[in-house]
Amino acid sequence: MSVHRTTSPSEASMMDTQQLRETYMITDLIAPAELRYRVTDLDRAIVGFACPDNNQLELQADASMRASYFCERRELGILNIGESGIVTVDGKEYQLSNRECLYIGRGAEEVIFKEDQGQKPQFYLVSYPAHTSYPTTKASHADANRVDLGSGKTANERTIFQYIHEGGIKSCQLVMGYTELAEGSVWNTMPAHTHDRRSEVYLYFDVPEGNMITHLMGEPEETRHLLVHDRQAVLSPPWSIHSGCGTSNYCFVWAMGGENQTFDDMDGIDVLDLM
Ligand SMILES: O=C[C@H](O)[C@@H](O)CC(=O)C(=O)O
Ligand SMILES: [Zn+2]
Repeated sequence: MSVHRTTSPSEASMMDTQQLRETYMITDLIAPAELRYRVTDLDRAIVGFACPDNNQLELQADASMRASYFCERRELGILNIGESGIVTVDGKEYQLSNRECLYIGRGAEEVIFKEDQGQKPQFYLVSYPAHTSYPTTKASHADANRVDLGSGKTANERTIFQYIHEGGIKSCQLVMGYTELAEGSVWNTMPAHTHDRRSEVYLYFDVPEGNMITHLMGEPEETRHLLVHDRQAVLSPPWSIHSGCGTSNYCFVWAMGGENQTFDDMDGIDVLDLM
């Protein structure tokens, strides 16, 4: 049975650079002392950043969500890619250092972001609808499951750190973690893949100054590219590959939502079959 598309691959293949960027990139989420997010129709992902300064930032439901509070029907994954900060969930404080993760389950009513002793956190947020409530759980860097992939020879040596996944923090549909490329390696997710059961969001970060990523998207036989800078996000529909090559090594947060959470059930694509 073929899959009914809401965001159509044939449309993507007709788009010019500006249209592709407007449809598949989110570039304006980070602002000092602000909490910003974007509501998308891609498995209803919400993608955002909370960057508290001297102020407190409270997560609130956008009017379009028709919810009395943000997590009324949703779960939320947070990865801090800045300095140390504090997230308070219904009165309970969680301190998150750089690259620590917090999962907030459906039903948490009050979520507040704060700085920690003058430091500047950057809380990256990804949320999906949730059918039940799993416990709010923090994972430190050491709690993440490490998967080493690729090699220096093919310039794709990298480590995947899985936080919210089948063997880690439990969730309804969110799967989340980040990937770090080794020095001298520039390719992520090559050989590329799709997974028709899930869509994905990439957030490139710690891209050294003056460098950028050529992100590849589109159906495997109809690829397009997006030039992506530090701390910009890319939306990847289920039919699209999501892979990139940088002018240096870098990191990216990946987050997925959809029907299942089996990380390894992707459909791999032979490098020579890409067009
Ligand atoms: O479906 C899995 C996601 O695309 C990423 O986790 C892949 C990735 O981080 C990598 O290969 O570097
Ligand atoms: Zn993927």
